[in-house]
Amino acid sequence: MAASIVEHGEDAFRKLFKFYKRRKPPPDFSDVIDFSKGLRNEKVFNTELSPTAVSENDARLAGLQPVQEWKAFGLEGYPGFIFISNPFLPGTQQHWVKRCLKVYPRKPNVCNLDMHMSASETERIWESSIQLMRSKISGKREPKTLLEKLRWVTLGYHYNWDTKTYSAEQHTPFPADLRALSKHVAAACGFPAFTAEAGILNYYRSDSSLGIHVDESELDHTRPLLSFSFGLSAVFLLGGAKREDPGTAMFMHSGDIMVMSGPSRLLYHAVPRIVDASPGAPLPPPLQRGPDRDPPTDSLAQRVNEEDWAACTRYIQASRINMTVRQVLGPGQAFPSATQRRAESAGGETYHEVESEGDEDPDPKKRRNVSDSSVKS
Ligand SMILES: O=C(O)CCC(=O)C(=O)O
Ligand SMILES: [Fe+2]
Repeated sequence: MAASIVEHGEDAFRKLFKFYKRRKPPPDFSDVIDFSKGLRNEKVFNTELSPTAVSENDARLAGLQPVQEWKAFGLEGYPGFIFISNPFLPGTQQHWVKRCLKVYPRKPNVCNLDMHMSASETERIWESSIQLMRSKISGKREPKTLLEKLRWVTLGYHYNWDTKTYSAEQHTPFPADLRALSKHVAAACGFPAFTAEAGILNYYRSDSSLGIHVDESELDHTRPLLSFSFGLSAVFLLGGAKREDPGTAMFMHSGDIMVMSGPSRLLYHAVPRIVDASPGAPLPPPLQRGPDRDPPTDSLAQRVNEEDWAACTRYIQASRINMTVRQVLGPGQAFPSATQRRAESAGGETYHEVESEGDEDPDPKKRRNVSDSSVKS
């Protein structure tokens, strides 16, 4: 890569973002760290986890390999950053993909489509999309399915995109399976007291990107931020504490988990690019295999039936789903009152939504207000 892209200076991170976002000509990916190749990059080192923090049985029930088998890495210059290269058991990623497509977008969770649709329509995102997919004639331009228009879903404390805050009023139960998965991952990384309280699920098509931002709306930054990726690979950029600090590019493949903790918790980051699969390419290998045998009946990650998986496959072949899980409040902490909130400015650069080139309404001023639509529903 050209030296100018990695130089220190005002625009280093933005330059990196633009470099990897560019379509024509496509960028050279040879400097992107690939953790699935192990220690090939000199900045990558092995990280010790806490194998005894999660029992083998608990890991298995959550669809994870025993912690001692996980390949976890750190990155020189980023203390507190942990990258776990696909620790899922064969076949279990399918469960999470299905949950993100069929279940989590439903009420009481909140999604970008709520702004344009009634609650009864958003109840049927999955069903109506399957119906449309079935009737699609290959090669013909057809209207997009609702799943193709889905950009984000929020869980637990629902993030308010306008005020950039969470609040006690905008809260619904956090999904138990994702809470358990997150608890185990956090415990293995040295955070046994982590509680999943808020989730932002991002849905990327192959032309989507996520702008440069830092996740600082949570009130307790001593708790880590967990990130789980499924489907197409992405280039993820990790920057510094200041927006203009230089950054490091890395691939996130299906099943990879990232933990931003300690000094890395509040670093700038972005997703400039989804790495498009060539047309007709097979699914990433970890998504192809069904479980070798049926999981135990009490397993969180149940086998996905063939019909559902056929629909998930059509979606995930051309998409990436990322789930970020956050703890919002520290022990004994409470949200500021409405008066306190009004007094504080909502300024700052906290979060950008996933943007796709074909989106109808990318104007940030018109972003949905979580509280408005929840009232409506
Ligand atoms: O999609 C990703 O890998 C990053 C998502 C992210 O940064 C976020 O949701 O805050
Ligand atoms: Fe983020």
